Amino acid sequence: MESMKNIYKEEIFETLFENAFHCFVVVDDQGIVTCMNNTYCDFLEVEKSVVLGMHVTDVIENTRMHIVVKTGVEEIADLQYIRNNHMIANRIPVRSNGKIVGAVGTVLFRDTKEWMKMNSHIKDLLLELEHYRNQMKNKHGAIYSLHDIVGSSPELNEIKNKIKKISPGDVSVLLRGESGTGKELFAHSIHQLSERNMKPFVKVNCAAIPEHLLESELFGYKDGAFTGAKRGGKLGKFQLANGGTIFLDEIGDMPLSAQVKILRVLQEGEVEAVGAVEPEKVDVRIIAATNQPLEQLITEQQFREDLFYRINVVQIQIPSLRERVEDLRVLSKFILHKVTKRTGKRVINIDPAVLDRFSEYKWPGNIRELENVLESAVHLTSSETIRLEDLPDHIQPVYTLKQKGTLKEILETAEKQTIERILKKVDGDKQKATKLLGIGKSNLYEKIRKYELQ
Ligand SMILES: Nc1ncnc2c1ncn2[C@@H]1O[C@H](COP(=O)(O)OP(=O)(O)OP(=O)(O)O)[C@@H](O)[C@H]1O
Repeated sequence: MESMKNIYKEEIFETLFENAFHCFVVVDDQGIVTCMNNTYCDFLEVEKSVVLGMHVTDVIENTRMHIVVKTGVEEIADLQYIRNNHMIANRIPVRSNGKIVGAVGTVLFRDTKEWMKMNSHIKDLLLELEHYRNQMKNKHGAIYSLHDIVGSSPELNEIKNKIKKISPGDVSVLLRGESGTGKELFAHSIHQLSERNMKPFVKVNCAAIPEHLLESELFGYKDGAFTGAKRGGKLGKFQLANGGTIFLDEIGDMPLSAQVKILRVLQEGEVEAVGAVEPEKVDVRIIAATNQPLEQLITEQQFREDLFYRINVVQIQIPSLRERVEDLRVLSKFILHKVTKRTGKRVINIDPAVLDRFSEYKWPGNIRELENVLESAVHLTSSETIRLEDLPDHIQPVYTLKQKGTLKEILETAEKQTIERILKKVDGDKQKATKLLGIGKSNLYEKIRKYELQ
């Protein structure tokens, strides 16, 4: 009777499991797949006979089933990125006599086509949201404040304090620093902390506007000012920023002709639109930014000295990323969180070796480069942790000769570290390692023995 009951249970289980619209997977206490229904196999495009017995991490992207059997904590309605789709996953530990014996996972969707439709709907909604966010940004201009500037190095704190002091006044500010150091973020913050924060913040990228359009872009034009001019004329950036702040980014790239006009705005508080009969009053605060050596441009007569003194009332030098290595860790975590939130891919850790490498690297593109490196690593990694091998080639560690010793010793260290890194990259697969290292199998085994690598 007892065995009949069990068969009956099994059949119910089998029928439910195989006929469900949802994806089901069961793992044992080691994270080994013991059951996977056809719906899930079809979705993953895998053969059931192949996946049974494999570790779940080798079968399902971004899975956490193996973690749930360790922690014993169920995870409900977690967003999981699988095969280019955002899926909703539930992971529930299974207990027997108080001991965790495995876990059951479900992934919510009915059929691939239906889910694809829903997924594309979500993507459309996200795009729409992005569009409205951008519209809001254009309306109010400044979206960042000091609060958004991540980092707590003494260098950064000093700048934040300076910004708090100078923001309330109307003084012109010149932000200097390499590309990607966050000058725009600081410009936003100055505006937010000023009394003009309810008025527009208008950004002008002086390097991006062609010289012949710069004047009409900055100061606008009147109706019929030139052939092809828009009927009714057009307001310039200065008029748009009236009462607020204008941020002249890359001011070192501004042509001399436009520099003269800007000087006039600063000296007289008025702008003259192209084709206008008389100038009009504007009240704007100027924040300028550059990564150019303005003093040198002055000696080369590429930048007006009088304009330099006008914009350079308060100067703030933003340090490069390599000058504030202490901020690297917190910045990396912050950026990782931002990227994973946007992409939906679950990557939660950064290997300490990666952070060590980051602190050695020079970061010529500063925080913008750090953002790009982490974004690419998030896409490339197949685990929840970003490891050295997920980094682009140019960031991979290079073995410098900082180390003391004879040439033989230095070469041996480099050889050992390279083999170690490659073995880690291929998860110990010697066949693959020999290919990547360009050496024979017996040579590899000999070196593994020599350096006691396994
Ligand atoms: N301290 C910071 N905390 C968080 N994000 C930052 C920080 N500094 C810079 N960023 C990010 O780095 C990227 C580059 O910043 P930003 O555009 O402000 O640099 P920039 O110095 O103005 O560069 P460029 O001179 O090329 O215009 C942006 O995506 C910005 O959000």
